[in-house]
Amino acid sequence: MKLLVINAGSSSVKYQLYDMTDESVLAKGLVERIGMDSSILTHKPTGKEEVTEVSEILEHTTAIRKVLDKLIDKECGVLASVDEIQAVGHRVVHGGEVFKGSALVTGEVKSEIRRLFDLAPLHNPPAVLGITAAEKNMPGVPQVVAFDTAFHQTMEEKVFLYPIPKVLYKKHHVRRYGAHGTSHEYVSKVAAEYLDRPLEDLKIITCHIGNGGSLTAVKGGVSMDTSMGLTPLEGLMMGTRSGDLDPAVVTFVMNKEELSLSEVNSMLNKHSGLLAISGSSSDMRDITDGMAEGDPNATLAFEMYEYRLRKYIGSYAAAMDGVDVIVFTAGIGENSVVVREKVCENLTYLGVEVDPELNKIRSGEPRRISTPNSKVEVLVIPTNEELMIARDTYRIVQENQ
Ligand SMILES: Nc1ncnc2c1ncn2[C@@H]1O[C@H](COP(=O)(O)OP(=O)(O)O)[C@@H](O)[C@H]1O
Ligand SMILES: CC(=O)OP(=O)(O)O
Ligand SMILES: [Mg+2]
Repeated sequence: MKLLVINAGSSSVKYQLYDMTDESVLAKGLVERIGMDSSILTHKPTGKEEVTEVSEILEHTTAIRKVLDKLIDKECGVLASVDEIQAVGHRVVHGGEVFKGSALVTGEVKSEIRRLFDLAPLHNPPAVLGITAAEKNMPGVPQVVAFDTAFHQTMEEKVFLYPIPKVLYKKHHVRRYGAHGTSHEYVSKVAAEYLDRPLEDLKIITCHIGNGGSLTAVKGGVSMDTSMGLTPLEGLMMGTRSGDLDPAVVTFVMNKEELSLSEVNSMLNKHSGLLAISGSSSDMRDITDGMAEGDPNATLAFEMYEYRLRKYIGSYAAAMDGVDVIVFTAGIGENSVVVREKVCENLTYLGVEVDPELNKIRSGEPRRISTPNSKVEVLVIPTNEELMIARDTYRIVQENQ
């Protein structure tokens, strides 16, 4: 079975086409800057030259149409016809308490995802655009949704409840949900395989640090606690998101600056984090470059980011009464030598010891960066949310045939 995995963002669509007979990737790519003046489509067919095309793509339906055109293109295509695609899998960030696993898309499922828009304002609306666009371009092809929140549905009540009036949970489902679950689940499984130890025996802290970032305490293979909350705003400092702060800051600033709900939401989600402190960029590459050049704002942004991340690692080691493995993954975790170095430098009380030479090695494979003496295994594991979504899609479509 050939299937397409789509991760739709507000201005981007990432895709991977799989052949599930051997889980091979036939092609992958990205459409960026949807709705802006010049959109960029980058298409990478396996074993062929990558192509980049700049054009005006105003919305997601056109973006997906262009992707399908590339997949069947005479030169850079990998399919004879779009009809070869037998299923589509989508990443959806928020599944609330309704979705404890992936699901076949129906009208009811789409309505549920829409009801959750408030809880993931940056993520759920574009996911629905992606689903609708795929339905328009590939009518009749079964579609599956995989939720970032599903893996975290194992959290206990004492972990997921906030200490606020309980009626808010009953009435509005206010609680911790977490995100990036597909990634946390994937890298914790790969970590156990890599170490050749049973997942059930391990206490793992998975650090998914990309533009958005979250940590999970994975105990015995299940999510015990995670740093994102009701929405993907809580927890770590991120590219443009504040992460944890005193909740009173919100009402205080709203009052002093006369901000509306949407203005304060936008401040915390889009104008905070690394971007706010550095005053220049939300991208860790720019921050570490700035720090190397002696820019004090970039240095402060980096130090805050690293400090907050390290505090979370400490708190999850406490939550699990120990830690066997720390995993770094996603854009920053997989690529930033200096973030890993600085975080681990200050975890000596846990017995963490990283080998600076191993830490510098660049590779797309799972790897160990800790020394043989380290009491905690420190691993870098490239995440693969798309493969997890492809596997769920394949399984669910087969079950429903
Ligand atoms: N070589 C690198 N060094 C440091 N950071 C990097 C590097 N490559 C990518 N990143 C960081 O990864 C982040 C994007 O991560 P990614 O997981 O792709 O994010 P998302 O899926 O949330 O958009 C960027 O903010 C960038 O700072
Ligand atoms: C939930 C979330 O933060 O996702 P992303 O990292 O893709 O922004
Ligand atoms: Mg991501």
